Amino acid sequence: MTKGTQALKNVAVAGATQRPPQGSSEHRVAVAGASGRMGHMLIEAIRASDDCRLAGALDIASSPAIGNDAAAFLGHASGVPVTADLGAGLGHADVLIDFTRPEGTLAHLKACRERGVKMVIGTTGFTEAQKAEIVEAAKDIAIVMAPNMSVGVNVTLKLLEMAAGALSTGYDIEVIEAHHRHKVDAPSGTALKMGEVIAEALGRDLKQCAVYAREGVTGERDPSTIGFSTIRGGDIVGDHTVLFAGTGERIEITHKSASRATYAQGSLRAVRFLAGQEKGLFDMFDVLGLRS
Ligand SMILES: NC(=O)C1=CN([C@@H]2O[C@H](COP(=O)(O)OP(=O)(O)OC[C@H]3O[C@@H](n4cnc5c(N)ncnc54)[C@H](OP(=O)(O)O)[C@@H]3O)[C@@H](O)[C@H]2O)C=CC1
Ligand SMILES: O=C(O)C1=N[C@H](C(=O)O)C[C@H](O)C1
Repeated sequence: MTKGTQALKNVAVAGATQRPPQGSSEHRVAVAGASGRMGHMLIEAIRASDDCRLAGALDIASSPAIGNDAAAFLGHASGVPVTADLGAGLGHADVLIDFTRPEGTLAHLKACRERGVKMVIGTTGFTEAQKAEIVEAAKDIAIVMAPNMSVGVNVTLKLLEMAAGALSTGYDIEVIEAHHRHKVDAPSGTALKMGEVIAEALGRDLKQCAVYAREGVTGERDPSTIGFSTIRGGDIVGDHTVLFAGTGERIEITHKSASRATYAQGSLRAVRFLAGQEKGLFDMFDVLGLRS
């Protein structure tokens, strides 16, 4: 069995319904961006789970949801109010799940580090300097950070690793992504991660070979580049395709999200994984047993 096959088997074995060991307590989870698209999805997933409990709900001070019950949108009273007060939002939590904006995540990171609260970071659009702050904080607390928490996307990343290695010459590589009209960063964090995985498999540096836009007389395509195309529209949850275009054939590897529930379920798997970690920076390959 290859390492890749073993890694994919591990995903199935780990399962989406891991339970805490007998006698251990439930996971106390706070959610940042509690009234956002992912915030709502996470609160619903926590409520439906039998090993996680909502322990705090944070949102930006200007949010109209401040003061409301965090589960009011479900027609349910959780007893947890949405607050912008970091002390109140984190006071009873073991882990904060953060799907907000880079500046929000960094403010939450500082507060979590001070209080010893672990983090699952799903936010995308960080600068290199902002990523370095997260690396630094992981010296004190355990963090899972990934631009895409879905099992399917992370398995797709492994497929891309393999495809890129096998198609290293003679194939032009393009990453195409589509998202809803409200998304504020581009290319998506997932598209960039796909580019990084491919570049690494090819021994290239994405910073040197990425092409993010083409207009006018661009000249012929440089075969060493990895191109990115971004589509924004409607309510597209998240589509990613990597095209390997050769002479006489094309290979397309595509992942399509039909629901944000997969991101929420992946985030809860990350919460369970963190119960066994004291400090350090991890990603979904670690959570899913896909690290080779
Ligand atoms: N890793 C993954 O699997 C996934 C990652 N994402 C990423 O998660 C992030 C959020 O996505 P989504 O839920 O669609 O976005 P939304 O805009 O729906 O939600 C963001 C939430 O964060 C709040 N917020 C905005 N700015 C700040 C701030 N400075 N401090 C604290 N809170 C803030 C918003 O409040 P308000 O609305 O009042 O501004 C809102 O409640 C994005 O970066 C997205 O790319 C999304 C899906 C999956
Ligand atoms: O903003 C979104 O919606 C999504 N963002 C993430 C990204 O930037 O890759 C993950 C997913 O594609 C949805």
